[in-house]
Amino acid sequence: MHDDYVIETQALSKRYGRKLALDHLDLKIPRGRIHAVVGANGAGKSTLFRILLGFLPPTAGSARILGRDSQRLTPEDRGRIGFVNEEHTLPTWMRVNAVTAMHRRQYPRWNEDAFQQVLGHYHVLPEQKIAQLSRGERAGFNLALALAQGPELLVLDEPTLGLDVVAKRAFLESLMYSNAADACTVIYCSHQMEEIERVADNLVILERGRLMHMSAPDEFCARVTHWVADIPFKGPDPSLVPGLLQLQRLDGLHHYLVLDQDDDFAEFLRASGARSVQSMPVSLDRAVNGFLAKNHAAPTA
Ligand SMILES: Nc1ncnc2c1ncn2[C@@H]1O[C@H](COP(=O)(O)OP(=O)(O)OP(=O)(O)O)[C@@H](O)[C@H]1O
Repeated sequence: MHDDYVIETQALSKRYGRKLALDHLDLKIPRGRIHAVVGANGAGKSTLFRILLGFLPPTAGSARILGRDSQRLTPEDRGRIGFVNEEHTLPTWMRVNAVTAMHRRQYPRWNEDAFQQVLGHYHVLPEQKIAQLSRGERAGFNLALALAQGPELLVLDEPTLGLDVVAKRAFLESLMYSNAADACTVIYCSHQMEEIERVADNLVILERGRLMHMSAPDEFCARVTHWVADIPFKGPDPSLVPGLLQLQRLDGLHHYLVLDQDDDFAEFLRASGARSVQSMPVSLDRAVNGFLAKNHAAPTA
């Protein structure tokens, strides 16, 4: 049944002129929990969201959101989806209380408690104009509005961009509160791995418009290992190192960040002349960034 997935794309492609932003993307995101979508700049994350929310048509393939064709969403369907993006687009000339009243009228499932709970993290006064709010306050107000709408699905595109540490923490706490309290699925796009580590149950990695990985963040971390080897001289030719993501030489030691290698990798290093070999786990930040950096565009020499 389509409804088991809040998002389901099939061979979804989006082309902008010569650029293929989404490339036959097959993505299925199950209902419930917090899902983080990560990818390098230009991986196609915002394009995916724009298509899913019906702001942009696909070039080919299909995209369903809450079981509906994303290109045929009714106002009622839209009421089931909350969206917060980095720009926190709200009518800047209006006052906080007027915007709130508008949303209260617009959404039949309006939840005043959720609204007050989230807004309570920020020092926002009802008489303030949106234009007068700080970036963090605008983000918090936007999230409070989106959550109070009682959405089944909340889509957040870089919602904490430019926020300070305290505002970020308040934002994430509100997010976790919403997720724990209701049956609200959260899809969250961010470059901030420490945030993802804290809140995400599922990690989706996109690269050049394609799905590269999807699992719990811990499972992805377990795919990446950091090996330190004491190898006299140059060490093996990097092109021969299995699963190599990154190589660094620090204090005479070789540091290898590798993907999908088990203890056989230690054997490989020893056979390459290593006198000692040690493996260590890596943080999510290191794992994801090493993975993305491998295929990141680089200037041609
Ligand atoms: N309106 C457009 N016209 C032409 N190319 C576009 C347009 N919008 C996006 N692109 C291109 O499509 C690709 C995907 O862009 P998108 O904004 O979806 O990436 P992203 O993963 O959200 O990136 P970022 O992390 O930098 O926000 C990029 O290479 C971008 O240059």
